[in-house]
Amino acid sequence: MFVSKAFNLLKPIPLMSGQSNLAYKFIHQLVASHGRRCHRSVIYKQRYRTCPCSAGRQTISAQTKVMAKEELPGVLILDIGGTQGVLENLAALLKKHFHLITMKEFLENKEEMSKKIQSVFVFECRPTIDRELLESLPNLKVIGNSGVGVDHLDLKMISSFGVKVTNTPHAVADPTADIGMALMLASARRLVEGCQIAVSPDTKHFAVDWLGVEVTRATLGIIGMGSIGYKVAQRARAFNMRILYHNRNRRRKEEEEAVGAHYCEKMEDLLQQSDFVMLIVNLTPETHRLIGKKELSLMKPTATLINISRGAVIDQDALVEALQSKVIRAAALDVTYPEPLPRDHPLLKLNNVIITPHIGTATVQAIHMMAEEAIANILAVLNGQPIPSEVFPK
Ligand SMILES: O=CC(=O)O
Repeated sequence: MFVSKAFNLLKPIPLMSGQSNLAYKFIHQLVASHGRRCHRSVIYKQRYRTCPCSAGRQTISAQTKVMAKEELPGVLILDIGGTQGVLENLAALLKKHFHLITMKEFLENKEEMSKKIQSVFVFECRPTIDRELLESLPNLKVIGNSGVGVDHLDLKMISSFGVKVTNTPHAVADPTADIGMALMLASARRLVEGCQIAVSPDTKHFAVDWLGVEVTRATLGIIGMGSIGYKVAQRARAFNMRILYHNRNRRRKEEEEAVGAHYCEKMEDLLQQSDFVMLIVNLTPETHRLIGKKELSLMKPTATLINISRGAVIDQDALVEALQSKVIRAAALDVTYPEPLPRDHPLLKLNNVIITPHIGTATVQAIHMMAEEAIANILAVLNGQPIPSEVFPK
């Protein structure tokens, strides 16, 4: 049952290529091995029709056991507020593998609950974990972050409690790359303004007195060519874009050739040549305010800045100034600081800015995949197995 349900959960997700399949394989292996070890309780064999791994259809069998809720390892799910529908779905997933304990239940019965909690499930980058919480969880072994960015977690402090942190790089790559492309296209073709004109009661006809720019054959500069950046490059290639990238580590030659990407050792070169600059770096002390006044002034006045990483990678005041004085053409931001921006923030008043509320992974499939990847990570830690995606403090 354990295994069949886990695979059933994966069924609605379309087969993905490359790294996403890796996630399936990890989950497959971990879930199957978890099943094999449960030999003391009610065991039965079950046959599965479909394996979601790249090998295609394949039959596997596994032994599983039925566990009472109290026997399952305890996972604390942090209260993220405002996302009740999403939380309900996640809760249903988590309950298949864990004794799920909400923050409310934990606070109401701290003494009993704190002993049971072996893992914490963090939904995306919203809630953080403080020292006080860690001190109250003596049996905590792992914090499973659902999402790739862990800049909201104090990794050194968490590690000092002997607690591991994991993330979900595989599940986030495709949807985040999609939102990067969506923002680039929407900003280039002024989609939001177009929608506003279309729904405006004053509009007599749809003729517009402004023009967009084309993405096709334009130059895209990717700053941060990790797995999301690479997926953006794959998509951009279909638009015949010229692709430049800047990264701490140069990608392998075959990888560059596969997407036609050119490495810029100096970020300045990329900024000067690109029509669209897309930020996809992790937020670290090195990337904090990576793009400020100087960098913006190097960009073409016709260029667009797209940010799908973290708000603090840009000096936001400098960006406001650059957009107001047309140092650059436009910006499209899925991330800002703070999130959300205060209603009177100048960025919200500019018509050459598109802002979305950090929705890079806000899809039915991504939430599901991230939860599965986080669950696989947590189970690996609890079962003493190799951890698919552990994050280490620097
Ligand atoms: O922002 C989303 C993530 O870090 O996965």
